Amino acid sequence: MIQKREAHELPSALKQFNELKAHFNNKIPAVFLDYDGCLTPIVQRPEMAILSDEMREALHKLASVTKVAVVSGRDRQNVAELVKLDNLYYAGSHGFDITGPGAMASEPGGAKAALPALDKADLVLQEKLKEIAGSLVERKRYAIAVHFRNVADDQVEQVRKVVDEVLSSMPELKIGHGKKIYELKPNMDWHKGKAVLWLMEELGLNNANYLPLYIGDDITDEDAFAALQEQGIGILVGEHDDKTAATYRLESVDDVLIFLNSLTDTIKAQGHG
Ligand SMILES: O=P(O)(O)OC[C@H]1O[C@H](O[C@H]2O[C@H](CO)[C@@H](O)[C@H](O)[C@H]2O)[C@H](O)[C@@H](O)[C@@H]1O
Repeated sequence: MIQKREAHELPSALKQFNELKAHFNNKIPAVFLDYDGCLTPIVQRPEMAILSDEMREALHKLASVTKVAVVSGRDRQNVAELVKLDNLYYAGSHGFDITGPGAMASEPGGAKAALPALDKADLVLQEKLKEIAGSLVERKRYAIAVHFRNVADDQVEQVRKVVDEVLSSMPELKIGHGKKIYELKPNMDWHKGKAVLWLMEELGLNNANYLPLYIGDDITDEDAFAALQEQGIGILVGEHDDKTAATYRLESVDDVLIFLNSLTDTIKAQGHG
């Protein structure tokens, strides 16, 4: 049974770093990270979320000592272009679209069947939402984010109504939630948690040598925290509107940077890398 707690009840992954490290037990942590709100702060528009040079450097160093994957709700190509590192794995569209070093490319959730519905929904949403100031329709290969961060409070309900209308005629799609977005996703039993487990298997990490560690800030990261609760470590960055299945907490993107650098040093000190 998955244990959930309030974010503020979680121990700090920085202050309790020694305790967290004790879970490694000589295993190498394999690191899975969300992008928005974890590697970059949440900003007004998706294209403004630029990775800092310091964070890129930290990811690059970490990926030289262990496996590192970015598991994002963003389009896979978009997030790979933002991170700009070729020694990482990238899972985009909430894990439906995965690539990595050595020409690894896979779409394990079977979302291709939902492409016609996503294409149609994209057109309808663009048309119906163009009158609502501040709304933004972001098409990813296997998801559509409808952003309302910049929509007036009294218009947000109208955005939701349009999303619900579109979904009501498209059983191939379902709704997802995030920070000031509604998402339309393939109506399939696949999510970030399943993508992480798939990557573990595919990369040969499902053994006594590795410990999965997942860091994320959003409600969609809860599937990954839940999937790893028995066998790994989940770290929530900041908080979201719900309880969490993570086991540790980091306050901010700045803390994620400090944590990743400490992790690299720890893995090196373990004699790996
Ligand atoms: O799984 P993630 O990598 O965290 O992606 C989740 C969504 O992130 C982006 O939207 C969020 O960040 C934007 C920039 O900070 C912000 O403006 C927006 O309000 C947030 O919801 C991205 O645009 C979405 O496609 C992702 O699904």
